[in-house]
Amino acid sequence: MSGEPAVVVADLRKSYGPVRAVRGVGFRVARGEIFALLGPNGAGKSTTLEILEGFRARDAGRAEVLGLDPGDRGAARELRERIGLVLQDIAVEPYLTVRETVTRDAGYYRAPRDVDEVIGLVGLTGQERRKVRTLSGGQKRRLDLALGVVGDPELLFLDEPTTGFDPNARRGAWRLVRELRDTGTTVLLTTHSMQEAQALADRVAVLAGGRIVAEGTPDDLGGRDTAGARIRFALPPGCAAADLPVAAEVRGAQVTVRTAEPTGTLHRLTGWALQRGTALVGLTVERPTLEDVYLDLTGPDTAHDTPRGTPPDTAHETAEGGAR
Ligand SMILES: Nc1ncnc2c1ncn2[C@@H]1O[C@H](COP(=O)(O)OP(=O)(O)OP(=O)(O)O)[C@@H](O)[C@H]1O
Repeated sequence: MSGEPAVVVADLRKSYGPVRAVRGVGFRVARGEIFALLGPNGAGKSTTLEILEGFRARDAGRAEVLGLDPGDRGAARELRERIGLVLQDIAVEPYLTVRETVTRDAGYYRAPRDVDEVIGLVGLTGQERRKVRTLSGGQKRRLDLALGVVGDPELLFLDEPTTGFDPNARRGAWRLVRELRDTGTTVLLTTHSMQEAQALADRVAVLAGGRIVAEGTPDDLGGRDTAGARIRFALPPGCAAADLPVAAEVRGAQVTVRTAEPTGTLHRLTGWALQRGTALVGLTVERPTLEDVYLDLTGPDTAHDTPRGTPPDTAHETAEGGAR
């Protein structure tokens, strides 16, 4: 059982009338893995998640969750029992207290976690008697997280789980998600926070325009691990761009040098500066961040017609398009 992926998606397609929201998406999530779906607004993340959660019918393609087809009504009950959900909009009863809300949801499961333990896990200890309507946005989101984990799920879907969290609460939520992963829970999440993806995800896939445009670990996505470095410093006083010993982009007094060989390039730059008796003020050397790679993959100038780093069987689109 442990060798089976928790989620299998292949050539998944879904249109809303003329809007082709998901256009042949494919990925696998291994058991015990944290997998993040990234992508701009309208990329198709929620649609994909909703299909996997059994809330939305697909037009075509394969979807398997814990070995079950989420589109099969007969599987719905078993799936409900085995998955946890933290959606973007969860309807909770405003006049119930925190404890009443968690207790009520615990009652939906055969083997729920201990209610107080769950309240503690999400950092709501001390708030048990407060009515839901009096919670702040971030506290309410923590309650959502509590409801997602109270059933002790094998697989947890988190749709932008930490939106509205303050930095401490966000770290706390990340710790909780990691702990869940370490005890065997599989997590499939969407996020707009590259920091969150970097901190949490074992693997990420980037969706844009209904297709996967890249997949990898946060460290190697889009060739990030082998990508060139960016060297930055302030143009020394009295120097012009043409005086620099390497090709550079100069904006105002800020110099940016992109290089595949940072060691040699730095040597030339620092040698040049020392020879002139000047300093490279504010010198930094950076590899592209996950956000840089993400923006490059999904930015306004990027055409999404040629998926990158995606296996051909998951990237291609047939002539007849997404809708059946
Ligand atoms: N119920 C719906 N009816 C019609 N169009 C929809 C519906 N839900 C989503 N769409 C459209 O499908 C596309 C994909 O939307 P989806 O919500 O899956 O994207 P997303 O990646 O989750 O975006 P966000 O980051 O904003 O949550 C968008 O163009 C959206 O407008």
